[in-house]
Amino acid sequence: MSAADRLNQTHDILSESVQAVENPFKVTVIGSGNWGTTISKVVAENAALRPHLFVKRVDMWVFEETVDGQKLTEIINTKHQNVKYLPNIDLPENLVANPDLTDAVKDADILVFNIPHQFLPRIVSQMKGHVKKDARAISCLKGFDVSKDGVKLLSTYVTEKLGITCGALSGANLAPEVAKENWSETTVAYELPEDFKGEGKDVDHAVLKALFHRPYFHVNVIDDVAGISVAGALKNVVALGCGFVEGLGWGNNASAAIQRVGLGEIIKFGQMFFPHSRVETYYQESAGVADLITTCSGGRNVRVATHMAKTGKSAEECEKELLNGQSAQGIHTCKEVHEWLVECGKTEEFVLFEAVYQIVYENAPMDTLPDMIEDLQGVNIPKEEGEHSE
Ligand SMILES: NC(=O)c1ccc[n+]([C@@H]2O[C@H](COP(=O)([O-])OP(=O)(O)OC[C@H]3O[C@@H](n4cnc5c(N)ncnc54)[C@H](O)[C@@H]3O)[C@@H](O)[C@H]2O)c1
Ligand SMILES: O=P(O)(O)OC[C@H](O)CO
Repeated sequence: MSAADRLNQTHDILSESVQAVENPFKVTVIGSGNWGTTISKVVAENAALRPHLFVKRVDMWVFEETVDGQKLTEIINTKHQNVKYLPNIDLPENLVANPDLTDAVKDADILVFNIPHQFLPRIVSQMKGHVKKDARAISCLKGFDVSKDGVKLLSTYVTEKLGITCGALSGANLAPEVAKENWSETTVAYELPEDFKGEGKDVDHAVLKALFHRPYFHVNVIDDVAGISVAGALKNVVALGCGFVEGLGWGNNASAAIQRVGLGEIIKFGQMFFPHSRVETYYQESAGVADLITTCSGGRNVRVATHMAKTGKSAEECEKELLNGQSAQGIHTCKEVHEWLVECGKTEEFVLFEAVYQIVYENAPMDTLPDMIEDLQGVNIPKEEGEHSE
């Protein structure tokens, strides 16, 4: 049996094994960027394949803009390609681009969040009062909500603002590869809510697997929402560090060193601030170390940071020059993490996160990164008067 046949067989078994639900779920994806469009393609393919579980039409809310004189939603709905954020990838015809946020979400049973996370507060406030009370959500966003109340997962933010249960999806998933249907894995995390209506009536792990699993996109469903969210947010900060050393031309050893320190800090951050997250998630799940590796090899954050090192330009300038409207989320996340660590007096325990923040926001020289990590760790070789760090 060929590899393709084996993949299709797995797919068919999954299709048959999830029993029909009383009322098929209507799905809406909120966001249409590089990943938003990719995951919309995945979801719409499954909605078309599984009418016993999902309404065929999937709405994708699009932050409307004009591309070459035409509305992006019109282009998507006629050409069935998102020419700006995911060019040259055909999208299923049952995926409908919708510029009206309240219209897109009002009938949805499952909301999949996919916007750059800096826009979440505004989008959620626009959605308030327009979503079904028993809707369920999955957040693909990477980042945190930091306020004087503490550091929060974005799924928690959605739950608190909209009153709906929210899980997360995160994994080693560079959008262009998934969109081309190159095989990858992901992790979905979801905890059944207290008002769970029962199998066949509500969203559960089997339904979520049926929604996201494709022959080219293998899904493991767990319940550690905090673990996958912490790993997904923080690997973008580590990727900035990798980009700096790559841009300086220091090679693979330096990148591996950054990833080693980064993985340790990701796990420590999770254990310290989200103690219910599980350590195994960070190294066993796609959302953990695998996402760290792929993001640090070829993600947008590493590319932006490499460009910063090569040109001396700011993070914002590099993001604008390289990404054509897409977002490198690590730029926002390293600030959120810094603000939180200052608030709780823990900056010295997260030397890499702090060094990345200082390079991005305080013009700390990148080539002092090894010293910053060493110095912030606080274990230094005693120096003679006038001697500098090596
Ligand atoms: N791209 C990936 O490989 C990938 C993979 C997994 C998860 N994610 C995460 O998914 C989230 C969304 O990423 P993405 O790649 O879909 O987006 P993106 O980085 O491609 O950003 C572009 C999107 O932002 C929208 N936008 C621009 N200005 C806006 C505004 N003022 N209000 C609302 N929307 C606005 C644009 O319309 C477009 O849809 C991020 O948190 C990201 O980390 C990305
Ligand atoms: O391209 P990045 O750096 O935003 O990373 C994308 C995804 O999060 C990788 O899984």
